[in-house]
Amino acid sequence: MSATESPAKHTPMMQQYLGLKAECPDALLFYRMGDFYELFYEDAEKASRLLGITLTSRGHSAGEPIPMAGVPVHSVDGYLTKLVALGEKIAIGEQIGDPANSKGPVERAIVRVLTPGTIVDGALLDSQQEPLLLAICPEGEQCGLAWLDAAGGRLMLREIPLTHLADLLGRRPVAEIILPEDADLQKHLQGTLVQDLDKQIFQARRSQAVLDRYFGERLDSFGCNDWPLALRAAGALLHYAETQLRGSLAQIQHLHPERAEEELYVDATAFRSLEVVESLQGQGPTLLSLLQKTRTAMGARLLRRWLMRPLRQGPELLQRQQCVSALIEGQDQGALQNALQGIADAERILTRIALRSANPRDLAQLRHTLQALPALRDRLGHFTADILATYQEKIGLFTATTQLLENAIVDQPPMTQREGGYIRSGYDPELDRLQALSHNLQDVLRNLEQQERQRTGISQLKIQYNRVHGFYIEISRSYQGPIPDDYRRRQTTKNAERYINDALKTIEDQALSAESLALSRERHLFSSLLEALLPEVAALQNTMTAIAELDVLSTLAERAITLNWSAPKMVAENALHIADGRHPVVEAQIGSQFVPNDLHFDGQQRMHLITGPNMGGKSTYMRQSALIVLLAHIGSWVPAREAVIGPIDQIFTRIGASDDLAGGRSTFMVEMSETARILHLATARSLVILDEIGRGTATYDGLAIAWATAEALLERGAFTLFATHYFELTALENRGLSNLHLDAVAQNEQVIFLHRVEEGPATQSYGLAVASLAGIPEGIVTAARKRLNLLENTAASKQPPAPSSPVQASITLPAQIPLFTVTPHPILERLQQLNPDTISPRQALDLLYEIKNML
Ligand SMILES: Nc1ncnc2c1ncn2[C@@H]1O[C@H](COP(=O)(O)OP(=O)(O)OP(=O)(O)O)[C@@H](O)[C@H]1O
Repeated sequence: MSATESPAKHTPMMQQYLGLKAECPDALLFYRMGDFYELFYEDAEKASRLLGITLTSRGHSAGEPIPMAGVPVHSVDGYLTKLVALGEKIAIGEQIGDPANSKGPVERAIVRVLTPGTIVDGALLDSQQEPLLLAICPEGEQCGLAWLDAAGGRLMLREIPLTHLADLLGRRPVAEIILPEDADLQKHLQGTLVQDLDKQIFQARRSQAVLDRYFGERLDSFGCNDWPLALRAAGALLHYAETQLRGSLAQIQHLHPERAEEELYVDATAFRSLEVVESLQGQGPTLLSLLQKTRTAMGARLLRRWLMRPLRQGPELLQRQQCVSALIEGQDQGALQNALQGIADAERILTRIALRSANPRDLAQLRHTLQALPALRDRLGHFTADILATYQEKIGLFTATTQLLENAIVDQPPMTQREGGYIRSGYDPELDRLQALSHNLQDVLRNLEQQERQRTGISQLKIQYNRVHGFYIEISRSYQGPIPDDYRRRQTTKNAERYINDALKTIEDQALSAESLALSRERHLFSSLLEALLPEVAALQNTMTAIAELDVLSTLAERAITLNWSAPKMVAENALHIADGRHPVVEAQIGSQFVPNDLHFDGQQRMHLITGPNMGGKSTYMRQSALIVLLAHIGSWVPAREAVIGPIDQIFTRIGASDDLAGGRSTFMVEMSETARILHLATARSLVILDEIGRGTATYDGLAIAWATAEALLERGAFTLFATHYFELTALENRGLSNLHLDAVAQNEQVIFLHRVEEGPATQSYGLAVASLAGIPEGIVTAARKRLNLLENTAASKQPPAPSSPVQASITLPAQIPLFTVTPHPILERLQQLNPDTISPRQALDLLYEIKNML
C-alpha cells in the first residue's frame, strides 16, 4: 500500500498530507511538523537522494510504514537552496491553525511554492543573482515574451521571430520557462526547466483580465499595445507567479517593453566571447568584474543588466552619459558613493513586504536605508548639473515611514519571528503588558501584593506561586480580622489560608499563556506593520530604482577616473574612430605594458584585414574595439584617449572555436553556423569581428570561405575586423578594405611581440617561434623548421591547384603556401631515380645505409 491508497484508509494526519500533496503533485512537499519539515513517500525518497539526508519511516498509515525524510526548520534554507538549484519545485506546507484549539491534526496549508524562477526569499537568493521566469506565447512564426524578475519586481516584454529565441535565451539565460501546453518549442529551449501550462491561461481575454487587475488604465501608458502576444505572455506570467507565491505581486509597478530598435544587439556568441559578464575560463576576470565597484546590491545587479542590454544612441543613453560626465566633473562622486554605502537591498525587501513575507530584519534594514536618504539627497544637492538634480527629486524622504519603523522595530531584530523580541517596547501597550507579565512576573506579583495590602489593610498578606496550586494570596493564621469578600479559598495549610481573587486569577491565566500571547501579539503587530507599509511600496520602489541608477552611474564615474578613461563622442554619421584604444581587462592585468592602438572606420573604410604572428595581439585589438563600443553604449566612458562613435546597431563576433558536443555540432560546424548568422543579420551599421574564419577545415576550403565571407561583408558595408592567418587574403582588393598587421621582431633566436598595429600586411608569421615559446620540444621545432624550408622551396617552384570550393569568379587566388599539398618524400624520390637492374649488391647495400641515414 502507498500514498495512492484510498484516503479513507489513511490516518487523519496522512489524509491531510495527501490533500495538500494533491494541490501540487509535481512539487516536493515540505510538511511542517513542529520543529521539522518532513517529506513522505516518493518525496522522501527523492529528497533523501538529492540532499543526502536519512530516509527513515514515520509510523504506519493504510497498513504500511510511511517513508519519511526530514530537515530541521532552522536549517531548511540551505536544503531549499540546493533543491531549487537542482531545478526542483518545492511546496511549503505550514501549520496555520492553533494547536491548542485543534481537534485532530493542526490545520495546515501550502503557503508558497518555490520554483527556480519565482524565488524571492533573501536566504535563498544570492544578492548578485537575478533568476528570471519567462513566459512564451507563440503564434505562427512570432512569439511574445514576458520576463519576470520576481525578487526585483520587474516585468519586461518583447516580441520576436521564433528563430531568434535560442539566441535571446543564450544572451539572457532564464531559470524557468512557462509555455502553453500545445507549444512545440523544445528545440529552442535546451536545458531550461519548462512548465507546460493550460493554454487557456495564455488566452487574450484571460491575460487581459490579469493585466487590468495590476495596471488598470495605466496599461496603455507602457507603450506595448502593439504587442498582443507579449501582453498575453505577461498576463499568463503574472497568473503563474501569483499562484506559486500565493499572493498578488504588488511590487510590479510597470511593464518594460524592450524594443529591438532601442538596443545595441550583442548576440549571444559575441557576449560570451567578449567575456562581458563571464570569463571563458570560468573564474577569470571579465568586463563586469573590472567595473563591479558598486556600493549596493541593487546597483550591482543593475550594472550587470546594463552590460547585458546596451542601448543605441537615444535619450536614455544620452542621459546616462551626461550623468557620468557630470559626476566626474563635479569631482564629488566619491562622497556620493560613500553616501550609498550601507544602503540595503531594499528593492527585494519591498517585494517581500508586498508578498507579506518580509522578516523583522528586513524591516530593520529598510529603516536603515530610509535613515540614509536625507544625507543622500543632501549630497546630490552639491552637484550643480541639472541632470543630477533630477535624481534629487526621484529620491523621496519617507519621514513618517522611517518614524514608524524606528518606533516599531528594535535595533537589532532577529531574522525570524519565531521567538519574538523584534517589536520595540513602548510601541504597543498591550504587548508591553504581556511581555512584562512573562518577563517580570515577580515584579507584577510584588505590585499586586502591595496593592492588596493597601486595599485590605492586611499587612502580612503575601502573594505566592507553586506548581501544584498555581498563584495564591496567603494570609497567616495569626491574622484574625475579616477576609475580603472577593477572596475565594484555594487551600488550607497548617499556618495559613490561601486564597485567589479575580485579579490574581487573570494574572495567573495570562502569566501561564503570556509568552504565547506575547508572541502572537508581536506577530499581529508585525503583519499590521506590513499592511501599513504596503501603500508606500510603489513610491519606495521608485526611490530604490533611482538609488540603483545613481550607484551605477557613480561607479562608472569612479572607474573612468581611476582607469584613466575618456568620454566617447557619439555622432550621427557612420564612423568609428578610436585613438589609443586599450583592452580594459588585459590592461588591468599587465598595467603600463599595454600598448594602445588606433582604429578607424568611416563611410569609405569598412574592413580591416589583420595579419600578424600568433600571440601578436590580433584578438586583443579586435576585442578591445568591441568592448569600447559596448562600454560607450551603457553610458560609460571608454579606455581610449579619444573615441568617436557613430550609430551602431549590432555587435557580432566569431572568435575562437569550440565544439558543441551536446548540440551535436563539430568545431567547424559551430564556426560556420556563427558565420552564417552574421551574414544573415549584419547591416551597414554593425560591428563585426571575425577571428580566423575557415581554419577548421582543409586549407583551400577554408580560404575560399574566408574570402567569400570578406567579400559579402564588404558589400554589406559592415565595419569588419577580420583577423586571418591566410596571407593570401591580403591580396583581396576593395576600396573599403585596408590591411593592418601586428608586428614582432626576432632577437637572439627569440621573438618579441610589439603589439603595435601597423598599416599593411604582415611579412612573417613566427609560428615556429611561438611553438617553441609554448614549450614544443626543441627537436620537434627543428624538424618543423626543416620541413617549412622544404615546403617553401616547393611552393616557390610550383603553382597551386585551383581552390576546391567555388568562389567569386572575379577572384584569382594568388600564389600561396600549399601547406597540405602532397610533396614526395625524399626517400621515395631517391628510390624513383634508381634502376635496381643496373646496381651491384655492394651499391644496394650502400643505398640501404644511405636511406637509413636519411631517416
Ligand atoms: N596591445 C597590447 N599590449 C600589450 N600586450 C598585449 C597587447 N595585445 C595583446 N597583448 C598580449 O599578447 C597576448 C596574446 O594576444 P592575442 O591573443 O590578442 O594574440 P593573437 O594575435 O590573437 O594570437 P593568435 O593568432 O594566436 O590567436 C595577450 O594575452 C596579451 O597578454
